[in-house]
Amino acid sequence: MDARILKSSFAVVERRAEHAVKFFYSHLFWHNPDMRALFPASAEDMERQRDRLFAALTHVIGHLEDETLLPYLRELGRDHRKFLAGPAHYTAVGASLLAALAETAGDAWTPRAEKAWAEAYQLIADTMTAGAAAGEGPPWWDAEVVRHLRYGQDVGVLTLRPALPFPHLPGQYASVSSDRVPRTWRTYSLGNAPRPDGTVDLHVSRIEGGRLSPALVAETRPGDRLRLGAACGQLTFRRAGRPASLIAAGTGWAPVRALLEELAQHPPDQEVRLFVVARDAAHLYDRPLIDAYAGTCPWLAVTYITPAPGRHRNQATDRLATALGNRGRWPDQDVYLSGPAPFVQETAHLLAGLGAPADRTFHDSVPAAGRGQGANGRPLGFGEWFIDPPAPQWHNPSGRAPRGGGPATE
Ligand SMILES: NC(=O)C1=CN([C@@H]2O[C@H](COP(=O)(O)OP(=O)(O)OC[C@H]3O[C@@H](n4cnc5c(N)ncnc54)[C@H](O)[C@@H]3O)[C@@H](O)[C@H]2O)C=CC1
Repeated sequence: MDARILKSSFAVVERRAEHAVKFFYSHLFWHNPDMRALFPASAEDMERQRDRLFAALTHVIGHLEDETLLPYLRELGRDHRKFLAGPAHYTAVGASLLAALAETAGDAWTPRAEKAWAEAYQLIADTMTAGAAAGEGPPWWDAEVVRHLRYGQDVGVLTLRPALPFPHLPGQYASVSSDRVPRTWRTYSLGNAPRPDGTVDLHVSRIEGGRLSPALVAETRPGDRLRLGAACGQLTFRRAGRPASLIAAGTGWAPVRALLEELAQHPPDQEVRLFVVARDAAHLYDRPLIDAYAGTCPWLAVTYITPAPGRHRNQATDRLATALGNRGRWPDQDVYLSGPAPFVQETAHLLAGLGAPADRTFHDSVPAAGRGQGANGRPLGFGEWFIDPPAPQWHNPSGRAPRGGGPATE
């Protein structure tokens, strides 16, 4: 791939992003009217979908030389089987993408640039198609809700029983959709290690004004049916013999809970430090379980962090920073991070400053910032099948926290 020319031409397009993205969708729907039905129906959601496309492109361009790009695209293609995306869709999107780039790249749209983009898109489409072809199991899993535990107004833990075996590893996440909110998929971490009965737990935090999370937390009941996409993500525990720190905020606790469950079954050789951060004590909803682990697992040390009384929920992150600074030995640690995107970014940055090696600070990738979406853009539906990163963020914490600002989007 000619990364240099892709980047330089994309830099020009970026300055006219809005026009490029509008042109892309007009072109796509004009030439493929049947594809319109696969994208969000409302004008507002379509607006966000436009932002997502640009975020996706930015992400891929930003990771061109990254060795994780191809495995990631393969996994994405496998997951996109749930949209029944076929070769004709990939071809249509490619043609409209090139048309939109040609329209907006101005003088940068040279024959060399056109060739580089055509090749790059082909590689993306081929990699995703190959990932889909290699994917085992069904394109999605129908699952019945067998239990719904509510913790206050905002948090629900749903236990699902997939109709077919649903392969997953502790620490992974999956996209979820409900008939209550058609054509909307959101990703949620699986809060348990694989169980003999095959059930999985989703930990869902309700976001005001969100699409899927209010329906899941407030309306979904035992007996309801949901759909699951294939399990994805790289937050699995590395038994490397090095001490490990697990740092979880809010429902970011879910994948860490799954890791701990596995570790409790097969105790690790290394010490494990667990930091659990929550906006208040009531949101430490699994504290009895964590206390039980702390009492029975000699390799585990637990620290709970909540804000000082009367302080904003994000002050817990400042308190965590102090606790992490006091702990030391960061250069030796494998670190696992999970929680709201700004929390993960902030904590990863802080840990780097404390000497934790970046290549051993694990968290699921956060999508690139899209215009108007902040750092937490999120797929809205079929449109994500293009090249959108599988965002492990299930709602936009920046929409509800003073640090981020902006309206809540999900
Ligand atoms: N693999 C992962 O990374 C996972 C991520 N999540 C994400 O975790 C979040 C959980 O949401 P809630 O439980 O409602 O969490 P929350 O909004 O209650 O936040 C929990 C804590 O995170 C920190 N925090 C939140 N926003 C922050 C900000 N802007 N800057 C600095 N610190 C911040 C604060 O210390 C806060 O007390 C969701 O956004 C979800 O998408 C959830 C599961 C897994």
